[in-house]
Parts: sequence; C-alpha cells; structure tokens
Amino acid sequence: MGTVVDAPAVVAEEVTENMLGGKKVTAVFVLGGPGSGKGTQCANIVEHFGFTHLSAGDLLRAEIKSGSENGTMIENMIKEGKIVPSEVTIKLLQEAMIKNENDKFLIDGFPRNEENRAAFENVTKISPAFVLFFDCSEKEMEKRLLGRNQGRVDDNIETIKKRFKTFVESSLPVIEHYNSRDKVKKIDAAKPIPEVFEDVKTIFAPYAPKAE
Ligand SMILES: Nc1ncnc2c1ncn2[C@@H]1O[C@H](COP(=O)(O)OP(=O)(O)OP(=O)(O)O)[C@@H](O)[C@H]1O
Ligand SMILES: Nc1ccn([C@@H]2O[C@H](COP(=O)(O)O)[C@@H](O)[C@H]2O)c(=O)n1
Ligand SMILES: [Mg+2]
Repeated sequence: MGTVVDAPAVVAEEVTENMLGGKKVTAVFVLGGPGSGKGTQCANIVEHFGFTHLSAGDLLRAEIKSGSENGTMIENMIKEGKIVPSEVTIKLLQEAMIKNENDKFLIDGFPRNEENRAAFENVTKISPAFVLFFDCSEKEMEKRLLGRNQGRVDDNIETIKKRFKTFVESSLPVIEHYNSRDKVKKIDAAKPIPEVFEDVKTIFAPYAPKAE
C-alpha cells in the first residue's frame, strides 16, 4: 500500500524538467558552513565551467543596500545569524535566474533550511542536478571568517557562533535530505584553495564546455 502511494512522487522528482521563464535550467546547490569556501570555489567554477554564480547572501545584502522595504528586517536577521523568510530569498533568486541569459546556475548558500528547500521546489519546480557540500571544521571556518576582512556585519565572533548553530540545527538537515536521495557530492574543504578546486573540477567535468 505504502509503495503504491509513494511511487508517483518519486517518479515526478526524477522526470522534473527544470523550466524557468521559458528556458530549461541546470541548478547546483552549493552548501557548507559559514566560511567553508563556497564563494571562493564558485568563482573558480564560473571561470572554468561557464556557470552563473548566485549567492543568496549576496542577493540579500544587495537588497539591504537598495533601500528595499525589507532591508531592515534582512539586516537584523543577518546580524543575528538567522534565516530570512523564504519568500524574500526565493523572489530574489528567481528574478536573478530569469533575468540572466545563462541556463546553468550555482545557487550558493541556499536552501538554508527545510522551509527554503520546500518553498523553492514548490514555487520554481526546480530540483538541483546535485548538491555540492563543502565540509570543514568550525575551528578552520572561524579562523577564515575572522580573517576575511570584507566588512561584513556578521563576521564577528558573536554572530559567527550563532551562524554555526543555525548551520547545525537548520542547514545540515537539508544536506541530509539530499544525501538520502544520493544527490550530495561532498568535498573536503579544509584543504588549501587549489586542492579543493582540483576535487571540484572532477565533479564538474561533465559540465566542461565542449571544444570548438
Ligand atoms: N580552502 C581554503 N583555505 C584557506 N582559506 C580559504 C579557503 N577557501 C576560502 N578561504 C578564505 O576563507 C574566507 C571565507 O571564504 P568564502 O567567502 O569563500 O566562504 P563562504 O563559504 O562563501 O562563507 P559565507 O558562508 O560566510 O559566505 C575568505 O577569506 C577566503 O579567501
Ligand atoms: N538562504 C539564505 C542565505 C543567507 N541568508 C542570510 O544571509 C547571511 C549570510 O549568508 P552567506 O551565505 O553570505 O554567509 C546568513 O547568515 C543569513 O542570515 C538567509 O537568510 N537565507
Ligand atoms: Mg559566501
């Protein structure tokens, strides 16, 4: 009985065509703790594999700067290491994907919790090709964040501790969700940047631009 009920949902997930604004898109979710190196490696992937990088955190910070009515709420959430309501972040991601001519996207720092994950799937009907997970110890991530020097309001020890807690409590379960569906490709992100990228390159080899 359970099998009969469950089967259609599984089939639907497998055959999903990721259509958005009239184009078929490939989306890779890039996840990992704060300071694990998501943004750094996304920049390398963009250069070598022609993806467009959409960082949910960057989009939220741009929204604050734009003077949006949600700006104060977003800034407060970021300072507290909390996750902004999905409707806000999904709207920003969806607009960015539609506006961009590319059809291959790295979605960095999203989905950050179960609400993000379920709402994105419901609204966009997009499921990720895979989830790239940068695995790194808190000790190493803390060192990196305190040395980042980009003037971020959340790169202070008090907020960093809160971000780690949010990651463990809310984001790791999302990675578990995809892991149980064999969608997670885990990378040892504690290694030096070029070595991490060697591992990333192996994963992205199927997406290498064709030689002319
Ligand atoms: N493998 C690495 N080894 C040492 N330092 C690194 C490594 N990867 C990134 N860094 C440095 O660590 C800092 C954080 O990296 P990055 O901004 O890419 O992390 P992130 O995962 O995007 O963090 P956040 O979630 O806070 O946006 C940067 O200063 C970056 O130069
Ligand atoms: N899906 C998301 C992503 C991010 N946030 C908020 O932005 C902060 C910074 O994100 P980074 O990926 O740049 O580290 C994060 O701590 C959250 O406060 C979010 O709410 N939802
Ligand atoms: Mg980042």
